[in-house]
Amino acid sequence: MKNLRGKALLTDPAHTKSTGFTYAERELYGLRGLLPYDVASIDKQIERVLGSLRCKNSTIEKYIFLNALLERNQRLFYRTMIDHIDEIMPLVYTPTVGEACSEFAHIFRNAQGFYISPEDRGEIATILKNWPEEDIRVIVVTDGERILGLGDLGANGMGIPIGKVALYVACSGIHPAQCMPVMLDVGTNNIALREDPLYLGYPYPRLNGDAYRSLVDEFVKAVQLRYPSALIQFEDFLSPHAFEFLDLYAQKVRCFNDDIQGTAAVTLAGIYTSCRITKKKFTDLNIMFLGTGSAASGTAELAVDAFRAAGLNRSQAQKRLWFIDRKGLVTARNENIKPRIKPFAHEHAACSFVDAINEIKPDVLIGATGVAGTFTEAVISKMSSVNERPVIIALSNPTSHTECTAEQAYHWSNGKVIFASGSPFNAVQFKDHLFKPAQGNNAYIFPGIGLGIYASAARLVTQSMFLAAAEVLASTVSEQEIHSGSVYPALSRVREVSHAIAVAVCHVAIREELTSLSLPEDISGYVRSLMYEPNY
Ligand SMILES: O=C([O-])CC(=O)C(=O)O
Ligand SMILES: [Mg+2]
Repeated sequence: MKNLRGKALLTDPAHTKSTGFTYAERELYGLRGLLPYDVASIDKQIERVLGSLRCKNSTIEKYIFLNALLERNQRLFYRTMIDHIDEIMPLVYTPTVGEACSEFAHIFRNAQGFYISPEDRGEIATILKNWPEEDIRVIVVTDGERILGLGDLGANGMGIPIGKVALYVACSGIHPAQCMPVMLDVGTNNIALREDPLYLGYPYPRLNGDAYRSLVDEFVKAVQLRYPSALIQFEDFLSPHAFEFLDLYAQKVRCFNDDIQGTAAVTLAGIYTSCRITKKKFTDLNIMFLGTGSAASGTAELAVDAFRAAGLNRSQAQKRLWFIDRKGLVTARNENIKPRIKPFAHEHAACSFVDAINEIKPDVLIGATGVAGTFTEAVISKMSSVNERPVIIALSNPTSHTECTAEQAYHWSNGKVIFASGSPFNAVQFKDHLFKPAQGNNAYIFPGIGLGIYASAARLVTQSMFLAAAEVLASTVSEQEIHSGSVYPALSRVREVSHAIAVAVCHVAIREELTSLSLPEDISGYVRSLMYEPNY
């Protein structure tokens, strides 16, 4: 415990137990007199935390309160989050994190995470030495250009890596000291932010072209030097950059893109589970996407792998996937089709979104537009008229940007829809059924991927790991969860899910010869032994 004593121990967030120090510890560490009489168990402290939390009457105040708790007493924060994940996750993460990012410069209290600006060029490896931890295993990095569905939030986007790190710790048990949130602050094109006198970021237009790419490259290389065991998670980059960096680095360094691959795996898992409800064969499905960004094309690409693994050839697989953009169905006749979407632009007459549903009769509709309200009543009614049980996954985040709400989906489909969404929704009563729709969030995937990479020390993160993660996630959904309208397991079981995904990732790492570790025979027990359990 770094020989901490007295006030220094009491105020050290990683080591304090606050009122939880026993009388013997108070004697030993010079804490007598510094604490009130009662020795409180962590459960009693959690009760106090929840009492204070529930008195706050806005979600942003709750976010600020929880963030302050994290800065004050790490173990208490994580124990509270793990034991009350349904209540805490939407406050620490989406949807509240969207609001927290928008307000970041105004609610800022304490610097968390690591900031890199263009003025650090040439010195990134040097300044990384300022980070106080030596054994970093997970880095979540953003440049803030596409924060959730909120667009360019510049350095305010730091809330996202901070939130994702909290999910790593809570959902898969990577130790907080081994995770690092990073903001590559290359400026912002959001003029309102630059003009905000309280804005904290680099207050210039974004770097672009070679100046931008070379800074990202310097960062990736500096990480290899300072933290050779770290996994880099790219998060909330603008879609073309997200794909570019994935193509550039995925075969060279231990990295992945969460918005492309994590979201793809969670969506695919939802599709797998939906087949247990509809009794349709996975290889018979037609899947339609609204939106052509990272989440949609990432999911289509992973679905191609999944179809191929299930026996279709590449061209048959691609023909199962259709895209809609602002102008309607994307067909082979369109001009300026994005390269990633080209394989899914099939021969077909031009038609509107609703007409395309009528003609193609997709079994599954996935929204990843970042635009609220794009799943209209006409869209959902049409999906319901061409399907006994339409599967609709509205990924856009935060809640203010969702394609449709859960309530709309159940009402407009007359209770027929199998629904999931990127943001959490409350249960919906429709006629005599209480539907508990699932949150299709990549929080079910990336923590387990990260834990599996940590456990296996795999050199690279591969697409087969995401395919395996999707299969594992789908396999964990219980019949009871399905009955209540959910295609994902209860969030309260997320640590169990992450553990199972991590074990699967280890097996892929061995199969694909990506690890030089000789993993113990009992991989499951080994992975569990690595999971941080916050307790006193
Ligand atoms: O953060 C989330 O909840 C999902 C995600 O990665 C995004 O929307 O960018
Ligand atoms: Mg994201």
